[in-house]
Amino acid sequence: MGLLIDGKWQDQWYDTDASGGHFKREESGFRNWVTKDGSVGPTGTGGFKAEPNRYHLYVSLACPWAHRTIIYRKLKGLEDMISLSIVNPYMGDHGWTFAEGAGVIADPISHANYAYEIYTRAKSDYTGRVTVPILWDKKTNTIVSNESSEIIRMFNSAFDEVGALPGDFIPSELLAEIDEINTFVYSAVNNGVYKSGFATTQAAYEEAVNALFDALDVLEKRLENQRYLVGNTITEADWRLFTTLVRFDAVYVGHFKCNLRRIVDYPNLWGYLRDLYQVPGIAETVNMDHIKVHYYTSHANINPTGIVPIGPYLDFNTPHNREQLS
Ligand SMILES: N[C@@H](CCC(=O)N[C@@H](CS)C(=O)NCC(=O)O)C(=O)O
Repeated sequence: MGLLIDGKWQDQWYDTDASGGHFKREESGFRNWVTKDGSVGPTGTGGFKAEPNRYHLYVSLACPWAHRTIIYRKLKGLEDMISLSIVNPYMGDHGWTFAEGAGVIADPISHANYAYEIYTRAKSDYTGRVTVPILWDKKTNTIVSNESSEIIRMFNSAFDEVGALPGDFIPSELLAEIDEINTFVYSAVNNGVYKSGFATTQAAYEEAVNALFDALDVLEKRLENQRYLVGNTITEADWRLFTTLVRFDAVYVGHFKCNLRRIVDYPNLWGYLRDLYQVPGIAETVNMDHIKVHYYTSHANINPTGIVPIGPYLDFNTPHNREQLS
């Protein structure tokens, strides 16, 4: 675990001293947008037109943020036009690497050994954390974006006129509600598990865990009479919640000490999680080995032995019976 300072790799853990033991997530550094015609997006600079075979996506199969982009690449039929690399699940002194291993796909663009080399290739004096996902432009040799929430909005529609599959996960009439629930889910759940697991004081940990389970109670209630989070169709809000829920019982309960309850203990959330998992194409985006190996071996201050628990038994394929809600 580390970061780049003026383009030089420094091996250091998150600094929680300045924030009373609270984990504070850094803002993403590259915020450009791929658009249909290359015009400038909501942030950053223009010039990134949606073209087949122009972009490359770097992900970790372990990472819930990167997982969002893998899901969209799959559902929008972008696999043949956006190439993919997968980092090794172990993130050690050099951060993410392309060291050989099951499921790893090396970097065919920059031939990098370490993900930080991709950042310094884009900006030689880059300062900041080296995170995945990374969307790379093969034409101008730079990083378009390293912000998953924005990459999925690009994938949602930018490639629609060059062969993407139909499907809009942010219909305009639902957008305000999607944004509202995303904000709630991001803070308490997506980032909430990290705030719990990376807290370095008892108070910071308890604050995060209590907020997390209060939020799960709210979501459990919301999913009692409706199949999905917003309206009766799958939206972006669901995919953003899904990537945290699917890791929850295997990793966050134990490794991040989010253990008031498991997802299997919530009838509606558990059914909802299985419902989303059973959407065609989704199961193959979930790699439990990468997920468990990454968390349990990469955070030596949390799990010094690096032992990866063999459980729990989880069957995401059992019938969910939630069709009746739609
Ligand atoms: N805001 C970013 C966060 C991405 C992120 O934090 N990814 C983690 C993996 S789950 C990472 O690469 N962490 C490396 C680090 O913080 O050094 C996004 O949503 O894309």
